[in-house]
Amino acid sequence: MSDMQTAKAAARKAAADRRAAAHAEHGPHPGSATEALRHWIAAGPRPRAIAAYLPMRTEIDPRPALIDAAAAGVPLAMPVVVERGHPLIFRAWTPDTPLVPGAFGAHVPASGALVEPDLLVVPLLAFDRRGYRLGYGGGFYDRTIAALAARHPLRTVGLAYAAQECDAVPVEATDMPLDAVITEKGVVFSADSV
Ligand SMILES: Nc1nc2c(c(=O)[nH]1)N(C=O)[C@@H](CNc1ccc(C(=O)N[C@@H](CCC(=O)O)C(=O)O)cc1)CN2
Ligand SMILES: Nc1ncnc2c1ncn2[C@@H]1O[C@H](COP(=O)(O)OP(=O)(O)OP(=O)(O)O)[C@@H](O)[C@H]1O
Repeated sequence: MSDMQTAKAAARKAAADRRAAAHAEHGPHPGSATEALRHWIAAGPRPRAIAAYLPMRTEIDPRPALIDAAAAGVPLAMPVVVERGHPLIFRAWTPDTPLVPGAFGAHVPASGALVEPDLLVVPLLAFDRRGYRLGYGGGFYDRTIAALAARHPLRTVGLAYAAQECDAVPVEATDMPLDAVITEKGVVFSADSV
C-alpha cells in the first residue's frame, strides 16, 4: 500500500467507528439534518434532477429530505455501480420503486430510466471543512462528480453526522471536493460557489 492508501485506510476506519456511534445515538433519520438538507435544496436553483443514495451500513437516510423536491416534480434518482473503476449511473427512483440488492452492498432500483442529475447528495465516511471526503474506497463518487461536472454545472452536498468530521482528510489529485456538507448541526461547510 502507498502512504496515501495507508493514510486513507486509517482515516476510514476511525471515521466508520465514529459514524456507527453517531448512528446508534441519533438514528438513521436525524431530524435536524433532514431539515437542513430540505432547506438547502429549496433555497437553491431548481435542480433538473437530484441523485441521492439508498443508505447502507450506518449512513444517514437522505430520502425524507427529498419530499419537497419530489412534490415539486423534480425527478429523483439513485446510484448503480456499473463496474469497478467507472463512474456510477443513476436510475429514476420514487418511494414506490422496487429495489434489489446491488453489487456493492447498497440496494438499487430494480429497473428505471437513466437520469442525468445536476444535484448530488453524497454519502461519506469522513469529511473536512474544505469539502473533501472519504468514501468506501472505490473512487466511484470522484469519477462520477468529474464526469458529470465535465458535461454541465453540478452541485454536490455531503450528508453526514457531525462526528464524521476530520481536521484534514488525506487528499490526492483525483479527489473532488463537495460544494457543501450538512450534518445534524446544519450546514457545516459551504463553498463560495453555492
Ligand atoms: N448508500 C450508498 N450507496 C452507494 C455508495 C455509497 O457509498 N453508499 N457508493 C459509493 O461509492 C457506491 C457503492 N460503492 C461501494 C464501494 C465499496 C464498498 C465496500 O464495501 N468496500 C469495502 C472495501 C473494498 C475494497 O477496498 O476493495 C469496505 O468498505 O469494506 C461498498 C460500496 C454506489 N452506491
Ligand atoms: N477520476 C479518477 N480517475 C482515475 N482514478 C481515480 C479517479 N477518482 C478516483 N480514482 C482512484 O480511485 C481510488 C479510490 O479513490 P478514493 O480513495 O478517493 O475513494 P473514495 O472517495 O473513498 O470512494 P467513493 O468515491 O467510491 O466513495 C484511488 O486510487 C484514486 O486514485
